[in-house]
Amino acid sequence: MSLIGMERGDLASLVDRGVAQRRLAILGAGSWGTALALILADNAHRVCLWARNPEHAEALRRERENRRYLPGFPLPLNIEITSCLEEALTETEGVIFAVPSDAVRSVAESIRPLLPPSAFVLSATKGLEEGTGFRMSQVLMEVIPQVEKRLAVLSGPNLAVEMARGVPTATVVAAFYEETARHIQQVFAQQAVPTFRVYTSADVVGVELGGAVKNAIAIGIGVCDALGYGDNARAAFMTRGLMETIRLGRAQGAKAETFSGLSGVGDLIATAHSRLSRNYRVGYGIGQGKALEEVLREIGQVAEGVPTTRVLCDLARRYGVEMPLSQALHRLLFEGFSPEEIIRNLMLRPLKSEGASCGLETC
Ligand SMILES: NC(=O)C1=CN([C@@H]2O[C@H](COP(=O)(O)OP(=O)(O)OC[C@H]3O[C@@H](n4cnc5c(N)ncnc54)[C@H](O)[C@@H]3O)[C@@H](O)[C@H]2O)C=CC1
Ligand SMILES: O=C(CO)COP(=O)(O)O
Repeated sequence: MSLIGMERGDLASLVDRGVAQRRLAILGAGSWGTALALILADNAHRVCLWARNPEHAEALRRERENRRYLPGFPLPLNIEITSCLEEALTETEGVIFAVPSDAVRSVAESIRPLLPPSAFVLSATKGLEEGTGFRMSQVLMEVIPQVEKRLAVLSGPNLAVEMARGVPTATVVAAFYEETARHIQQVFAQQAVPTFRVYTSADVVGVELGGAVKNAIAIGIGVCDALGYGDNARAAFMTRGLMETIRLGRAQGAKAETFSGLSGVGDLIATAHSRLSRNYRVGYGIGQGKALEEVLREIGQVAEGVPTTRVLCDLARRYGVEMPLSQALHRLLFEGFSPEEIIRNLMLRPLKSEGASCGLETC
């Protein structure tokens, strides 16, 4: 039941109102793929949710609920489940990637021969590819170059559990072609259950980077909270983290103003303040003195900020931008430094003016 007041999956009522049904494929049956499936099902679309693991697909079909990744939310009948990519992509009007970043390339390679020529491809994954440092749109364009016109990315303050609860949520869809972003905005635009509001943007790079880098920053904020540092430290980490996101974004061609929108500040606020965030919980656990592997095992879901931290340090070197928080997180996660040490080292960095470190007025 949506908090805004209509039974989820009340298909008959939606069809009576003439709401068009589209066939859409969601790749990845974790918490995010499932939350997106619920939102699209509210719009009376026919959603095919693809799970890599046949046993997981079978459990989803049998239980009509994703007990492993998003328990407590019944899956309406207009969400079909499959573990067969061919079945998921047959006659689909759009394909939505909701797999972790380390799976996007291989899944894209698998769908390349199956993708209907007019289908849009939307990346809802928030991460960067290890090795190449690519954003997900770059990975998708490399694997399926012909998709550029119909390619888009979605990012914003969108915690899966809250989306599934049907509370008001906003996000951004960015594409190289305005008509693609507008088309996807319409696909998500909710008529019967208005809980998900989509804005469009032309800044693909900025929207993707905002969503990726905030995962690393959220780890740092979790650390500060576990150390009991309070609101001043949290605000400083968020603000300086945003500065380095903008710095990297500018170097990659993003617009600085994108980072003051939903996919920048918006997502940072949601993730950094939420105990629902897996990345925040990684930081919190490490701040309590647990080992990274132990925390990840306890969470049992993807925390993209961990691999993203590694990639950010590579990108900082490659683009010649200062990213001291990302480097501090790298020391914490992978080099054996203690939480107290990395915070102390950050505080002892050479003193500077707020906008001086990169020669850009926004930094
Ligand atoms: N959960 C959330 O609130 C949100 C998550 N995201 C992003 O969505 C992406 C997916 O995350 P979640 O669904 O949250 O993670 P999750 O941990 O809940 O689920 C991950 C899913 O991906 C599947 N998977 C893992 N490796 C795979 C592979 N090689 N091929 C196919 N499937 C594979 C797993 O079986 C599982 O079903 C991440 O990039 C995350 O940052 C974005 C917005 C919100
Ligand atoms: O991207 C998210 C919220 O916008 C989800 O954050 P976590 O992956 O940290 O749970």
